[in-house]
Amino acid sequence: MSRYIVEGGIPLQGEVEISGAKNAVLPILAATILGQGQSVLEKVPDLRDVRVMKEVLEELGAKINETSEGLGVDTSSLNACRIPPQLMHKMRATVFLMGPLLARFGKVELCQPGGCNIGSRPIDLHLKGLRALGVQFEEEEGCLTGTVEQLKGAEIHLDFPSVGATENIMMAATLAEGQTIINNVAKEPEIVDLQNFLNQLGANIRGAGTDMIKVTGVEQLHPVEYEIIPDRVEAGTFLVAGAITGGELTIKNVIPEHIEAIMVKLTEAGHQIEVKNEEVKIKAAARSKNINVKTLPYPGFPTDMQPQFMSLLALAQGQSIITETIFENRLNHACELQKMGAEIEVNNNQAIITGSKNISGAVLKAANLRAGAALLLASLAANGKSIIENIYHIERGYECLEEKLIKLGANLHKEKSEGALDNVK
Ligand SMILES: CC(=O)N[C@H]1[C@@H](OP(=O)(O)OP(=O)(O)OC[C@H]2O[C@@H](n3ccc(=O)[nH]c3=O)[C@H](O)[C@@H]2O)O[C@H](CO)[C@@H](O)[C@@H]1O
Ligand SMILES: C=C(OP(=O)(O)O)C(=O)O
Repeated sequence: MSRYIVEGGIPLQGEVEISGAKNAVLPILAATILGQGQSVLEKVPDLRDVRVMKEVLEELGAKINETSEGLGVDTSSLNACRIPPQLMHKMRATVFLMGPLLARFGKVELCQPGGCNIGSRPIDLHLKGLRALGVQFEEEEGCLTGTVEQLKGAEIHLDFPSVGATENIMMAATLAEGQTIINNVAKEPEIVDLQNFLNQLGANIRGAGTDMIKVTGVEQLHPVEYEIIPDRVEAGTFLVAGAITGGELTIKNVIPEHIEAIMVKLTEAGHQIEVKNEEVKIKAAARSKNINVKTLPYPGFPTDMQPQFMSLLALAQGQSIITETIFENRLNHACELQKMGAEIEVNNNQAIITGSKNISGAVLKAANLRAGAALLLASLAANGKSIIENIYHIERGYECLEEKLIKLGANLHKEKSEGALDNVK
């Protein structure tokens, strides 16, 4: 398996362009199933998760090609509704295929999705919402078959504003008979992007970005051309890269309002942030101040930025507290950071971090995508050399990460080795 070799201690300088958002493109790729014909998606990032989603769509019968405008996805010949288990396990986002396949074929067969190992991640809210629209699910040997003759609109209340459940129910409801009202939905920017895409396909959806979404079912959807929004987590990760190395960076192609909570926390930690149109500049303080961070559904502080902030706070002045409220098992990166000399104590869903002046390079293992990103950030700021193993996790969600970091002055390289996980297309 490939690993990163990082020599720390260089302040990053320069400009970096943010790629299309992983968490926006994955449900949108699934939603192309709804608009029979060829949709063209612009700013599709080349990520491991995107490659897996393309592979699943092709397995189901879709035709995918690179066009001069973007990624062409033609789902007119799609003819299967069983998601291959070996692909289902590779990422969380395979679960997004449920809604579109049920809407198009009235049937879906799937097993438990994979994704970051950060908690139990049940799909009960997805199933509850789809059942309300008339789907019947049967379980056999850990796999589910959902069937429905005609989806029918309903009023649904989500017990928690789950991003994935909101998206799945929205997609299924586009072709349901009548109106669907979904209360207590997730308000993340990726939900708004999905609504915009679906409405361009011809759907009738209102309310994304608020607590309630109304979907009025239509008879048919048609393919379109669509540009994916920039990745707010990638943008946040680069801002932390600037802050943790004491550098000065300009992040280009961002929607600043999507990263408001991140910018507020970086400012509170003493770093200078400047926003201009679609650009955000960070001029790092010599050392971060201690701050407290609590993850919350959007517009609160994103859980997908929590590990990166733990690395930053491991080098801050004084004591900081991180409280993780979204996933029950997302503080494991603390023990890898401890190997670098970071002082972190974890109690249930809280990490108490006593900032050190220095941390040292070490041999580290990425346990999941953002934990891996956090270790890479810490390595960029550490004294000496670090080796980060299992970087296939990081490659699930960051496009051309090492090239982008090297351009900013970082001293790192990837050591390739042949392993099953490196051969994923
Ligand atoms: C591909 C994608 O977009 N992934 C994002 C999505 O994941 P995902 O869609 O999986 O996240 P959810 O918002 O659904 O999960 C949040 C919480 O709700 C719980 N839950 C969720 C569904 C359900 O049926 N039952 C249930 O109990 C989960 O276990 C978790 O504790 O939103 C998360 C929260 O912002 C992000 O960290 C992920 O990067
Ligand atoms: C948790 C994440 O992804 P996924 O939901 O795809 O596992 C993430 O992007 O940090």
